[in-house]
Amino acid sequence: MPKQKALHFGAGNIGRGFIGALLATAGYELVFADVVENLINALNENGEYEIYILDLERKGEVDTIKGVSGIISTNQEAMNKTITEASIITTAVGPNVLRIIARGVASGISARRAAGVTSELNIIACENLTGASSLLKEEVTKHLKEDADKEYLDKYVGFPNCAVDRIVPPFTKDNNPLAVGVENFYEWIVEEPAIKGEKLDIPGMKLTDNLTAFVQRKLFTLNCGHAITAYLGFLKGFRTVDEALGDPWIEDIVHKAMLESGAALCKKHSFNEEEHEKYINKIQKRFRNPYIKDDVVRVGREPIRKVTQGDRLVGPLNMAREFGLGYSNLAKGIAAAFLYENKDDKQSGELRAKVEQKGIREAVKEVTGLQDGEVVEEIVKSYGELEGLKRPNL
Ligand SMILES: NC(=O)C1=CN([C@@H]2O[C@H](COP(=O)(O)OP(=O)(O)OC[C@H]3O[C@@H](n4cnc5c(N)ncnc54)[C@H](O)[C@@H]3O)[C@@H](O)[C@H]2O)C=CC1
Ligand SMILES: O=P(O)(O)OC[C@H]1O[C@](O)(CO)[C@@H](O)[C@@H]1O
Repeated sequence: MPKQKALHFGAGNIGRGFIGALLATAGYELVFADVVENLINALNENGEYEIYILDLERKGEVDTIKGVSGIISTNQEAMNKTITEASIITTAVGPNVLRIIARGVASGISARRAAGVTSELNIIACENLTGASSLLKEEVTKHLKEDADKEYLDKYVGFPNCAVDRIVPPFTKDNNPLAVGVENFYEWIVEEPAIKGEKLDIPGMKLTDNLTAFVQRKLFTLNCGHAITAYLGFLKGFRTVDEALGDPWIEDIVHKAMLESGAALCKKHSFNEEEHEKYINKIQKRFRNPYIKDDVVRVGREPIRKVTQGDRLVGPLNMAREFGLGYSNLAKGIAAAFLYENKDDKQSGELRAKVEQKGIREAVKEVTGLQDGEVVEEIVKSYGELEGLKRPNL
């Protein structure tokens, strides 16, 4: 029997180091779509790549991922053919790129209908964003012109949302553009009720009918703690996450912020408090993985996205307020994001410009959507305290 085909958008860290690896290992013929030519050429020339395990568990082990190829995602003819043949499509391109790939996906869906394919297709956006697959569906639908294509999409194409958790930092090995380094831990949780057709059976993928709880657990704990580490670390002049967490003042704030979000998550989703504390401690251990050198500028990238409603900082802060719980360390994290100043990060420039034009109080209200006086004042107060820490060279 010929292998089933999987198409994965984004041959980057998560694409090669996590989702693509699980799909190929599950036996799919895996095609990566990306805009970077040298990645696609290397995939086609080698047909395989290596994943280096950077961890205490499985230390030094290397996994070889075979049976892979690539296409340039703007080559619409090749994309239409692959989308017509695929039984699963995944993405790890970054939340802002979903809108960009939507047009090409829509064209592929139209081609698939025209070719008379009536087997189900599931499209899973594996991004750090709540409801990423639903967003992609909305964007794809906007590009479908014919009613028949829209009906086809609703009938045969599922868009299950998911939570993805694996730290895959920038990595180089022997100038090989395909080599990728990963922590050993991973978790991919997919929304079962949204799957079209047969239940997906991919080793390493877990199915759930309560995805929101898992997405929030990960985003409001791991990504929340990580972002606070990055912003405070940057302010104090540390380059990597593990260096930043070596500072007891930073570690304390990060830990307490995760406890604040944890208390809210336990109330909201009835998580067992003891289990949740273990979850936090495990994450803190993952942050301190000595084999991973993760730049604070990668973890803190795009600060505006990270301080919007529902994301990793304002999301747990609002959840804590909903239950009348404390949030002062989360507020410090938000304040630190407003002080993040990296000339290579467009959103950091925009955020700083807003603070300079409107003042911190108005900037916080506008970007975070928070309006309540008490919480805004808490962030403004923390901003004032943290401002003194700002690196002299900024
Ligand atoms: N790296 C990590 O540890 C984790 C990342 N994530 C999420 O996974 C997503 C991807 O992150 P990374 O892999 O780290 O980023 P990355 O930058 O390593 O990979 C993104 C890839 O998408 C490609 N791309 C950009 N525009 C494209 C387009 N129009 N068509 C096709 N490909 C395109 C880029 O060329 C790049 O190869 C993000 O949403 C991130 O938040 C989630 C969990 C862990
Ligand atoms: O990819 P984003 O959303 O910019 O955020 C970076 C975060 O994502 C991860 O890469 C994976 O969840 C974390 O390492 C980090 O907290």
